[in-house]
Amino acid sequence: MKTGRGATATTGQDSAAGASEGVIQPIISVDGLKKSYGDGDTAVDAVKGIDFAIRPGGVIGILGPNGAGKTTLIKMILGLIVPTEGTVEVDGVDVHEDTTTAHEKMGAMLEGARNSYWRLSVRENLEIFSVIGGNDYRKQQQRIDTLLTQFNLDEKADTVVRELSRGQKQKVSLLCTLVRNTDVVFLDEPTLGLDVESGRELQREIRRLSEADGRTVIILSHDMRLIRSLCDRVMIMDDGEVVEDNTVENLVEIFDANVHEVTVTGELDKETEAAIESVFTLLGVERGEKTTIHVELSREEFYQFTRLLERSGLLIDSFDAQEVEFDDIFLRLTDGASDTGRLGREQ
Ligand SMILES: Nc1ncnc2c1ncn2[C@@H]1O[C@H](COP(=O)(O)OP(=O)(O)OP(=O)(O)O)[C@@H](O)[C@H]1O
Repeated sequence: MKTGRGATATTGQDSAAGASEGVIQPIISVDGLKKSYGDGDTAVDAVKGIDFAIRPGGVIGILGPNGAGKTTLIKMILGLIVPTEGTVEVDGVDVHEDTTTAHEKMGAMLEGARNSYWRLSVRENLEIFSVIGGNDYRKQQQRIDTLLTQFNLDEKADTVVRELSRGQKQKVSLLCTLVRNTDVVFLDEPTLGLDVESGRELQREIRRLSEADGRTVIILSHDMRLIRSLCDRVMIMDDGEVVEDNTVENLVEIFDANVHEVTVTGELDKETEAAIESVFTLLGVERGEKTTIHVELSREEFYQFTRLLERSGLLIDSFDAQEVEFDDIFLRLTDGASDTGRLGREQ
């Protein structure tokens, strides 16, 4: 489903147009970005022409079902994949013209715990990545110690990474990204494999990075709770396009206000159901002793809907705005609604 509500984020993160008008220069500008893999009949259009701008600071979540194009988009921003069309600038630097300078501004933890050196100790890894980030590692010892303590790795500081558990390796990988102190940090499924306490610690650290240090953190995740609790702005991708770009609060508000559960006495015949479906977004019908209709209605449509029910001889028993979970919203926006019970259309 394409909602047409794209690029309406208002809390410190604007669409490409908004940010270019503003005083603050975007830290990331993506312009007409496309990527096709292969050519001819077998070509896959993984990213189909995306534009957006991200202001410095803030935490942005990128969501989407498998194959939506998230990794391709992020790798193009990082300069790891050459776009078929379009440009990416990071802090005013064209990523594909001056990749070295752009890399100095970005840190990324992609695809799990693969970026650390497994034969070196945890501390040595952090020192190396600190140096890669252009820091003098001797001056970074306090920061390194703080990160090790925060993530409960202080006792493992001198252990070689190879001998750590999977979750601990994930933490080292994460710390190697954070210790570089880059302006922009990309984290791909950062909580995967972390225990509850480390997951919370990671959330605190991400908040600190964004609020105290003014860094921009971009998270790719299927973890809706993480996205909901951390992100100022969320971009939802589907089939190579951004289908929604908004704040989590706005998304919940829009859907909360619109989705209704209407219970009626009387039989909802197929003709009336078809009439409802032709005018409104009918999400589902539950038939039992009474009939419950799940329907999306704006304020204006509310009265039109009740009149249609009256004309069909149906008496409204109760009328409730449905509470919408963030993952329901995600499924609706990515055509996944039929997979859910509550918001799903009847099969
Ligand atoms: N190297 C490649 N060659 C050909 N097709 C590719 C390649 N990499 C990705 N694709 C295709 O491009 C589309 C987008 O893939 P991408 O990995 O960007 O999606 P994603 O949103 O990151 O998915 P996931 O959540 O599963 O990681 C998919 O259809 C995928 O099959």
